[in-house]
Amino acid sequence: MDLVVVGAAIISDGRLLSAQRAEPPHLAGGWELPGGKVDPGESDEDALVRECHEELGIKIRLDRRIGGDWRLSERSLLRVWTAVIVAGEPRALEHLALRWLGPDELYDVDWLPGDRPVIDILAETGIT
Ligand SMILES: Nc1nc2c([nH]c(=O)n2[C@H]2C[C@H](O)[C@@H](COP(=O)(O)OP(=O)(O)OP(=O)(O)O)O2)c(=O)[nH]1
Repeated sequence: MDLVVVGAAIISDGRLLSAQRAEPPHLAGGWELPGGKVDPGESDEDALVRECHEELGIKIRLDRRIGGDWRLSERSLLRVWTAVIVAGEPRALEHLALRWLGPDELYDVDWLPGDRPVIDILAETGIT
């Protein structure tokens, strides 16, 4: 069965939150949507809320799904939701850095390859 990775397109004041990976070495420095692997028995949505709390120290509320299953590798796929912050201020607890990207800045960071089609959709549909 595929490993499911969930990612949050957190939008605030018309900007998208991007996060720079710290590990593993071959992904470190690349930028991603906050999130992570869904634990066994956990729903995708619960996993995403949990990961954003662990990684950023915030509470989020999920909004809408972006596309369907985005293939990351032979054995893993990415599912993405837009989200808003309902409590807290994001901090890079597990990332190297965080950056808020305005509509004209969506491609200013070096996104992980698996995220690029998702960013394309966000760029097309707008992030407000
Ligand atoms: N979180 C996240 N991971 C992504 C994205 N795009 C992408 O290719 N990935 C890959 C990187 C990793 O190989 C995998 C997610 O693993 P992770 O390390 O973030 O998950 P996790 O927090 O549950 O980690 P762990 O418990 O295994 O340490 O998916 C993305 O936008 N967000």
